[in-house]
Amino acid sequence: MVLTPQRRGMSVKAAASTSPAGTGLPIDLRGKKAFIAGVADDQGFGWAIAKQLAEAGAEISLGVWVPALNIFESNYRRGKFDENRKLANGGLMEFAHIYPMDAVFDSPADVPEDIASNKRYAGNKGWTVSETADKVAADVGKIDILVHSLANGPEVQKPLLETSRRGYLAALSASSYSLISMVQRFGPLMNPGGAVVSLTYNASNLVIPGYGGGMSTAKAALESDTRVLAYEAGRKYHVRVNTISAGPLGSRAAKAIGFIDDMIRYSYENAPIQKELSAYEVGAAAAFLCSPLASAVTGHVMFVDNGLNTMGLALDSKTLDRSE
Ligand SMILES: NC(=O)c1ccc[n+]([C@@H]2O[C@H](COP(=O)([O-])OP(=O)(O)OC[C@H]3O[C@@H](n4cnc5c(N)ncnc54)[C@H](O)[C@@H]3O)[C@@H](O)[C@H]2O)c1
Repeated sequence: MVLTPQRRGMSVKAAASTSPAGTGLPIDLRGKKAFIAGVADDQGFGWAIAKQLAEAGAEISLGVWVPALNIFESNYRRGKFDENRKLANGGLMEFAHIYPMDAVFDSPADVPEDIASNKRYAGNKGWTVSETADKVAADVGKIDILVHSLANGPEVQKPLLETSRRGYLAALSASSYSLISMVQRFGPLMNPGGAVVSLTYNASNLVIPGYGGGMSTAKAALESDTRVLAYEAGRKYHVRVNTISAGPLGSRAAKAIGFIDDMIRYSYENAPIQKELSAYEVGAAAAFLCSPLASAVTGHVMFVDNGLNTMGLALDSKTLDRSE
């Protein structure tokens, strides 16, 4: 039996949208302030999230990995990103502040001498996570949205069986603990009702040969930590913590892993929705998760992958070929 609103005991009027005619159900982030870590060009998820948050009216500040900052700022100044900065209202996305940041170091005492004196770092000051949070507190004040869109695994191309302890721990430090560190330091700056979003990958649950070096473990840790942080930061700061499990995208980081074009083709051939994933689709999902529309959503791993995670059979597998 189909349950019409009347059968469920609801009035038809109550079942209809409560929005005034013509206003729809907008994601309105005007007046909200976002800090996004993990943008160094206009090709990755961090940029796309920034763009969608800006479309919704949020003010955006960035944390850019220290070694990538110079090239990012010079490309930005030279207008290399202008095409992708265009907003629907005709303006260009602006960044309120751009900070150097390295999410592997929590405070100056953690920085080893070889990094401190490295010429890519030495020209910048105050880029550990706690110092960056202090700068954001001084310049921006309270924030509403915290985005973690970064990962790094120096041995990502090595199978787990060949991964060193050092490489494994480096992957976890850069790709998982960095979220904990950011929530520790930025949590106190967040307004109640705020939201934290990170990016994960389904190699946490399923074996994806080629995604090595402990990166699969790092994503599993990130997802588990999302649930625990959702509880702890939910109680302590009244913020929500979610992660988006994204499908394959040909970002700079993904190209460095080496098989991203195969993964994009694989997804196209095998996912329920046959199209290439756009980073902006992930940006839109992040904007939803950061908005009051998702006020009861926390501790959640949200797949934005054209549905690839649901498939248990590779439709393009040679073993399914019955033609002979
Ligand atoms: N591209 C994909 O197919 C894919 C799929 C699922 C999840 N993800 C995840 O999305 C997130 C963003 O990656 P992306 O693919 O958009 O690539 P990207 O290259 O645009 O982003 C990665 C960013 O991490 C930054 N970074 C690296 N080490 C850092 C550090 N120590 N401190 C601060 N920043 C650091 C880099 O500078 C870069 O800006 C990552 O968590 C990644 O694992 C990517």
